Amino acid sequence: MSVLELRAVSKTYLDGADEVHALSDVDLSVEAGRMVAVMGPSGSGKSTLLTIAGALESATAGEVLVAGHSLAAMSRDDRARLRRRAIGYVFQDFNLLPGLTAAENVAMPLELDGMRAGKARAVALRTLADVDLADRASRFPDQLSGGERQRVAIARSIVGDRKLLLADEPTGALDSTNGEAVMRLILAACKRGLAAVVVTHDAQLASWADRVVFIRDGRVVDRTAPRPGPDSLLAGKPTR
Ligand SMILES: Nc1ncnc2c1ncn2[C@@H]1O[C@H](COP(=O)(O)OP(=O)(O)OP(=O)(O)O)[C@@H](O)[C@H]1O
Repeated sequence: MSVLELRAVSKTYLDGADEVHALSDVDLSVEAGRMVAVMGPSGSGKSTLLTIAGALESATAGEVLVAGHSLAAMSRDDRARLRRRAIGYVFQDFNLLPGLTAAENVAMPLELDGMRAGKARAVALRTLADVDLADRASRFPDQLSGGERQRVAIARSIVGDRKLLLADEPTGALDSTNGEAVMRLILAACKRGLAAVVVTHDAQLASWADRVVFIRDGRVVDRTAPRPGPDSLLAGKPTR
């Protein structure tokens, strides 16, 4: 089943009297367990695609379905719950809360969703262990390296029962070693059943995805299906 489905989605922004067609007639479907990379020049609509897929903004035309539910047909509260519960976001600049420890940052979405603090902390610690940061749980973001911060952000985006991971240049601020580590974690999350959409400028990292979608001027211009699959990469042997 598709976790994310965009059907003929368009997004038009008004810039004074001008219309900016940030997305035009985009179709995209991402199944559970799959990673799709999105590439394209600056201003082509990549971030817009993620904000619409993540229900942070609404489409001007077309339909967006997450886990089979049409976003437009949902109440505002249901959309907010879906954002909190089912969708994880990762950004280039980590976006961790500086006054909270790594464990508290990861527990935050669970607590916002009503989970008791003790249980949320236990789940957060397990998820930090999944990203190999069990021993950093009590540190504050400014006591972590850039790569570690992004791994905390990944943990926060996959904690709980998430179905969709949306990442906007998640490796943009990292060196290649840390960037690869982050991509590996996203792939591992996909192996456990998440669907992921990852915007990247890096063709090498994009080649780790099940599919690469190229957009230009808000339109999907090409789709490729690189492989071999993630197994060799998870084993630490990138094949290209
Ligand atoms: N809130 C907004 N109001 C008006 N225009 C916008 C708004 N947000 C984005 N745009 C325009 O929509 C187009 C697509 O922007 P978007 O941020 O999606 O591009 P992008 O591919 O992510 O670019 P980059 O790689 O530089 O981050 C651009 O022309 C941008 O200027």
